[in-house]
Amino acid sequence: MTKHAAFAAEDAVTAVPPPAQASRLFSSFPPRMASDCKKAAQLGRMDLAVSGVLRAGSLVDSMKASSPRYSKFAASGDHEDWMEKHPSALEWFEAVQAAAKGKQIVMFLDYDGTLSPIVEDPESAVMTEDMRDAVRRVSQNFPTAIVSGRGRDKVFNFVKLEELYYAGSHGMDIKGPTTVSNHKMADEVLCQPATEFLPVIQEVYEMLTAKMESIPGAMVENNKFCLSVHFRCVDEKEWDGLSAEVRAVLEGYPDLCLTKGRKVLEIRPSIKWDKGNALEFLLESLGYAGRGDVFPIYIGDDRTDEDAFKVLRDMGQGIGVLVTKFPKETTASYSLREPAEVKDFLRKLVKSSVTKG
Ligand SMILES: O=P(O)(O)OC[C@H]1O[C@H](O[C@H]2O[C@H](CO)[C@@H](O)[C@H](O)[C@H]2O)[C@H](O)[C@@H](O)[C@@H]1O
Repeated sequence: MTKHAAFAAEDAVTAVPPPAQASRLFSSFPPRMASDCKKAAQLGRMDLAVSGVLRAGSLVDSMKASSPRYSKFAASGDHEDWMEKHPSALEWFEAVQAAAKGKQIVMFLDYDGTLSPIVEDPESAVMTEDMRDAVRRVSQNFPTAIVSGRGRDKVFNFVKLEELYYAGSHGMDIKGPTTVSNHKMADEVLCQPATEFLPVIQEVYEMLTAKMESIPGAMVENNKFCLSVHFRCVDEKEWDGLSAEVRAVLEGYPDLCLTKGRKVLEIRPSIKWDKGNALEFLLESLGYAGRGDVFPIYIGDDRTDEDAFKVLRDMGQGIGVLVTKFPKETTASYSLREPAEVKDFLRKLVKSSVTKG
């Protein structure tokens, strides 16, 4: 297994044709309930070919693969080549505008590493007031959802905007806006396909928390339908031991699987439901499924966001934007370097929508 095993199964990159102008057509709030997401998720149950699910042997390789120093794009020529395939959404803003022209933009935003910078302590990953203001303005112009690996309540507590959709636990916990156009709505949960896993997730959380106590820097975060085992602050020499402990616990839980994010191992139910399903669910719920005049934009920084990028690529609509300073294997068609650029992009989008709308 190579050091890049985590990316080995990624599809080849396909750039979405450059694009357009934002319009303010959306009027479909409040959303209608979409089809039964639980049934859909159970149908794909145990389909472990999806979502970069990690097999036992690849775990430590995969943990290393997220470090820039292991990147297969280390040479500067490779970087330039990568940038040609995934141009900056800011520098190529006119192309994005052109592709979205006359279409309804629907905005999907990942949280960590996209709206907030990556920091050592997950509890301290706050977003700036400036970023909050940019997201608020986007949501006043386009339907907007936050799609995060965090528990829904936790990510809401960081973002603090009631007018947005929230898909927490990697899309397994979706709720509509609490406030829509000054009218109060019921606090309505739209989709929770993994409720039966709650007891088992809690059990594994307790077991892993106990195991991680002996590994300095390790931390387990309870994200309701998923768990995150953080190793950002763990000495690399301990990664083997950490991954062995996690694997040992999971051996007793064949209905759970393991994926990897940025210096974090994610434990989740083995159902076919990921950020890509959440994106599709929200588009359907908003009444945009199957429409050619919709332009979804999904901005994310993580491997779990690739599921959503792939959905957009397969739809042939909208764009995926990967937030990264380093070239990475991705299905996203554009890139941005960091949350500050995400904010600039959001502001530009609003400005062009207000000017032309
Ligand atoms: O889908 P996201 O919103 O990107 O959430 C993915 C995970 O993000 C958080 O962890 C990451 O950010 C932390 C804070 O910057 C950082 O310390 C950690 O190393 C990163 O992996 C969050 O804590 C996880 O629960 C999310 O699953």
